[in-house]
Amino acid sequence: MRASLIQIAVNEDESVDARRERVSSLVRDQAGSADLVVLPELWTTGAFAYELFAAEAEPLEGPTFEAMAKAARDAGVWLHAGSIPERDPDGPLYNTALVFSPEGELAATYRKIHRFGFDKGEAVLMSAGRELVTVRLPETVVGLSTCYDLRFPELYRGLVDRGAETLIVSAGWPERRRSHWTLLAQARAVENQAYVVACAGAGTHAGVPQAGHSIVVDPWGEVLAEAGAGEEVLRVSFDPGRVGVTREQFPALKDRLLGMDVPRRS
Ligand SMILES: NC(=O)CCC(=O)C(=O)O
Repeated sequence: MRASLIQIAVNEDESVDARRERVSSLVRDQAGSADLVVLPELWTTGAFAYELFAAEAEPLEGPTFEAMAKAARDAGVWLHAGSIPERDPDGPLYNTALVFSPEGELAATYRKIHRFGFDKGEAVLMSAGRELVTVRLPETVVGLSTCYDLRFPELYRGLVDRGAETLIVSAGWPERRRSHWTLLAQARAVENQAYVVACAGAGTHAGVPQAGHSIVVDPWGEVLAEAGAGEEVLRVSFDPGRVGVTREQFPALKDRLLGMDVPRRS
């Protein structure tokens, strides 16, 4: 399976419309060299540009949806199009990821469950998603997650329980906590014996320098590919069959006790 992670830099001199055009063209450039393309979180605004969330919020089937559906179809790839600030018809905003099939059909949406910011920013501006989402691709089942979700291992266990073998993380992670990003991506891969395909943003979002360093980790925790700090397309090939082999040869997931129906000894 060939994946391209497009580590987009958000630069305040570029309009959202211009960035959408540029990203569409970057997706189209992956035609013939990728089966799966992954984009970062909130790349239209920047993940930390809180004051733009409401102004740039779109209905689900808004301009980013239209552009990304077309780009996926033109490139003939599965596209995790990162996330958009989605305005639900009932009013609330969500941080919503979109996944398209190579025919340009919407395959899944995922509303970010864990919002970042504690008592400000995204945590107060956006509503929380409630559903775990997996998508069956021809070669692997992917589980969806967004940025701060990476700190919550129970989410990934839930995805694995729903069949996930490849865990996608779409993020806008700050440089300040880059060591956490790399460590947590490897931890999620090792503990779930799954691939982690984690695409971060680059540039500076509303004064917050971004880490970049998109990363792909195999089910043994080895880093298969890692980007630098700036805008970059990180390309990697991996064998989804390694998930089953790893889980068979080192069957730690079968030793789970908590949260399972455990026969009690006493
Ligand atoms: N956009 C985010 O979710 C940022 C998460 C973050 O900065 C962290 O977990 O650290």
